[in-house]
Amino acid sequence: MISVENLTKRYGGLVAVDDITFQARPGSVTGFLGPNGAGKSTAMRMMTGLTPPTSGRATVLGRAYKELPTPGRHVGVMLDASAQHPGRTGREVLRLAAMHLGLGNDEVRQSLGRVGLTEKESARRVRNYSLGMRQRLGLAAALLGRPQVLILDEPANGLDPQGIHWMRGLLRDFADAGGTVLLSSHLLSEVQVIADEIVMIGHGRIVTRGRTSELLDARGTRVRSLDDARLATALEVAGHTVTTDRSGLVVPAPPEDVGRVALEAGVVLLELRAGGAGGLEEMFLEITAADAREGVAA
Ligand SMILES: Nc1ncnc2c1ncn2[C@@H]1O[C@H](COP(=O)(O)OP(=O)(O)OP(=O)(O)O)[C@@H](O)[C@H]1O
Repeated sequence: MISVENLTKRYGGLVAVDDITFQARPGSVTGFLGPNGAGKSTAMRMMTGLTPPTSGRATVLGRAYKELPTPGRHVGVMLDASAQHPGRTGREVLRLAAMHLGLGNDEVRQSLGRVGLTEKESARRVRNYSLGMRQRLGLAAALLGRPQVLILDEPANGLDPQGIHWMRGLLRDFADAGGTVLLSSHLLSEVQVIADEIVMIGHGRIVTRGRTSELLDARGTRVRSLDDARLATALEVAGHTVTTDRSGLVVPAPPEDVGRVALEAGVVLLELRAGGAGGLEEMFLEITAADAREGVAA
């Protein structure tokens, strides 16, 4: 469990993080979203004891990060995958981290295996790593102490589609085994798939949060069928407003309601998708429009 209470950070006149409160729970992946400069990294740095808060507090497993005995055995942290020493090999980076945690070479080998870095790759110097390999190494370091909590800043950065698929599985398994995952990301479609809970921030403040499925349901449903005209009529008779566009119908109702109407009307569905009136990406753009820099989505 990560608990953030009224957390605030000021840098002179700038309020980087402004009174945020939320929890990331065991068994869940929580996505932390916001445009550039919204305050995600600053908040994560406060959660992990790297930046002192101006006010408020953050606890991990009931204690301030710095008060945890051997934090790496409880909390896996990856804030900046490119911060590793470029002159060391991947294996050396992990061996040093393992020494700090009182772990041996077996754990290093297992951790490398968990993130899919080969023996040969782990013998190369970090300066020669691709961004994706650095992310895998950072994740290996975060997982080394077999923690119950993961705090990851942009973990999907630099990963190819296969890598993103792999990471999604890894984090899902971690949460399903009772772990707590907090990850920040700009890859909204990725977050939509992986995160059970969403916390969106803009200008340091929480602009929306909740279960991903509920946030998406509230965005309406996109539906496509073998007979859209008949389905639209049935939906309107059932009291729904229907908008038609090139890729089907959009209905401001949850998928379950739309599916029932289709079933009763005997219309074959080809697609039924929550967040139809624009998924997480559109919600993010709308809510944070005032915070985004011109021409930059996130
Ligand atoms: N050490 C610092 N001194 C002064 N201002 C800072 C410092 N660290 C961060 N800031 C400012 O705080 C605000 C939040 O920055 P932060 O890096 O937390 O945002 P972010 O949401 O992680 O952005 P990004 O997605 O670009 O990484 C920004 O305006 C940034 O310039």
